[in-house]
Amino acid sequence: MNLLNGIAASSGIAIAKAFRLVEPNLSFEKKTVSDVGAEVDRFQAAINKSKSELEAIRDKAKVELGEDKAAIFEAHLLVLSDPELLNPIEDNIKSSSVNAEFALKETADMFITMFESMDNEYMKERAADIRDVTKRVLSHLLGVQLANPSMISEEVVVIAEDLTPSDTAQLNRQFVKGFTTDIGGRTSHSAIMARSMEIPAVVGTKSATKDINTGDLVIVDGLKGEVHINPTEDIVERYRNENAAYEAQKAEWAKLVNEESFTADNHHVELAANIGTPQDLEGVINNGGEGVGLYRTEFLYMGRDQLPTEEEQFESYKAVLEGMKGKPVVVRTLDIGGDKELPYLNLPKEMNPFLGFRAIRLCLEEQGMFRTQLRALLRASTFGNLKIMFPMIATIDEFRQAKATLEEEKQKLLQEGVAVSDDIEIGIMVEIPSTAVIADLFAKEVDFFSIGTNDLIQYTMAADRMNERVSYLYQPYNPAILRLVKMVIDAAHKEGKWAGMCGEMAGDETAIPLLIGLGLDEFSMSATSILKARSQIRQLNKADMEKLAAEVLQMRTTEEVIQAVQAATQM
Ligand SMILES: C=C(OP(=O)(O)O)C(=O)O
Ligand SMILES: [Mg+2]
Repeated sequence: MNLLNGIAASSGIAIAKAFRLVEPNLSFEKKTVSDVGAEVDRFQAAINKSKSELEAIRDKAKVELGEDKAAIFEAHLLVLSDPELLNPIEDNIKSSSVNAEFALKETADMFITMFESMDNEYMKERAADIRDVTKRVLSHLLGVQLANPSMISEEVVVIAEDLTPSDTAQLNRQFVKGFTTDIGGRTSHSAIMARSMEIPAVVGTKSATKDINTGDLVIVDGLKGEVHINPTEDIVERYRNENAAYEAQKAEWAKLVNEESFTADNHHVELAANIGTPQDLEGVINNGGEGVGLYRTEFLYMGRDQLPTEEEQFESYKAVLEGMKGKPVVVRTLDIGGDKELPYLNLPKEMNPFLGFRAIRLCLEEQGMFRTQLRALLRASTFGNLKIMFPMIATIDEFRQAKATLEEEKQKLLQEGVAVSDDIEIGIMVEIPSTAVIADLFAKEVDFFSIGTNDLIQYTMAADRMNERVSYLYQPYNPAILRLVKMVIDAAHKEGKWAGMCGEMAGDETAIPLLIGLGLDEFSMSATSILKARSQIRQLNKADMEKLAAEVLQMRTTEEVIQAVQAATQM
C-alpha cells in the first residue's frame, strides 16, 4: 500500500522519514530460574540502562521543553533509586526463584494498587510514576525499544495509533515535520494541537502503524488528507512544487496581517485564535490574531506528574495577557476529560468519558483545584483584558455555582490586599445542546457565549468526534447545527451580549459565509487559519450572507447546504 487516505487535520505538506511512536509488546511469561544471582544481575543491568536512558531524556527535555516538563523524568529517576521498591523485587527473585520480569511486575503492581487506594494526591502520583518506570525497566529486560518522542533529533514524520494531547505536547516542533495516526478526527485534540503547532497532519488513516515502518520516506499531505509511503521521485517532485505553491498562497494572505476583519460591505467581526500554551502566542501575533478567543488551560496541567501551582499558573496567564497587549483574552477554566486525561488525578475509568465526570463537573467537586486556578486568573487579571469562560456548562445552576466560586475567591483576594480587575467578563462555552436550547435564559446571566462546535456537533449528532467510522455524521453544516447556532447568536444579541465560536467550525471556509450571515461576532480558530479566513471575509457581503443563511436554515440536508454556499460564494 503506497497511498493511505485519512482526514486532513492540519494543512501543509511534510516530506520526511517516518518515526513510529508505537508502544512495543511488553508481555512475558513467568519462569523459574536456577541461577538467581545471575537473574538479580540482569535486573540490576536493566535498572542501570533505564537510569542512563532517563538521564539523557531528562537533560534533553530540560533544554528543549523547559524545567517543568523535565520534572516528570526526575521523578522517574527517583523511583529507580528507591530501595523500598528495588529491594523487595530482588528478594522476590531470590526467594521464589522467578524471572526478573515477573518479580518486577508483581512487586510494582502491589505498590501501585496500594498507593492508588490511598486518599492522598502525592501517593497517587507516585503510583503513576512506578507504572511508567516499570514499563521502561521491562523494555530493557525484554530487549525491546520504548518509543521516546522527546528523543527525536532529526526531521521526521511521526506515525502513531493515536497521539494523546500530552504526547503531542512533548513533540519538538523543530524536528517533527508532520504526523499521521490510525484513529482520530479533525476535532480530536491531537489534530487541534497539530494546527496550533503548524505541523501538517493526516489522522484517521486506520492503518498507518501497520503500513509504515520507521525509516520509510513519507509524504503527509495535510491539505488533501493523503499519506504517500516510499513515493517515487516524480511524486516527491510534484509535492515539492505543491508545497511551494502553498507557501506562495500563504505569503499572499500574510499581507493582511495588520488589517482588521471587515466584510466587503463594511461589517466588522473579530478573528481570534485558540491557544494551548503561552508559547502559541508567537503564532497568534504572526498570523494577525485580534485576540485569544480560547485559551485551553488544560495543557498547562498535562505532560507532568502533579497539578501546576497557583504561581505557575499565574505566570502563564500573565504572560498571555501581557503578550496580547490589551487585546481580549478568553481563558477557559480546566476542561479535563474526554480525550484529555490527567493520569495523576487517578480518576476511575468511565464507560463514556465524553459524557462523564469532566470539565466543570469535576471542578465544582474538586474545589481546591478549581479555586487555585481561579485565584491565579484573578491575580493575572490586571495584566491585560481577561475574560473567563467555563466549559461544558449544561445547566444554569452550574454556571451560578462556578460564578459564585469565582466571586468568593475575588473577595478573598481583595481582602488580602491583592489587586483584581473589576472589569472581567464571565461567559460560558455553549457545547451541550441543552444549553443552546435555553440560550435565551442563559443570556440574561452571562456576559458572552462561545459556541464550542467540536462538542456541540458530537452531542447533537451523537457521533464521537474521535471516531473516523462515524465521521460522516459529524456534520457542521447540518441544518440542525445551524439552527442551534442561530438560537445562540440571536439570544445573545437580544440581551446586548456578544456571541463567539471557538470550535473548529469557526475557521471552516464553508461555514464562514453562513456564520457571517447568522451574525456571529467573534470567530476563534487555529492561528494558522486566521489570515485565510480574513481574506475570505473581505470578499463576502453581509447582506447577501444573511439571505443565504435564511435559505439554508430551511434546507434538509448537509449536501444541499454545501451546494448553496458554493453557488453563492463561487467557492
Ligand atoms: C472548543 C471546544 O472545546 P474542545 O475542543 O477543547 O473540547 C469545542 O468543544 O468546540
Ligand atoms: Mg469542548
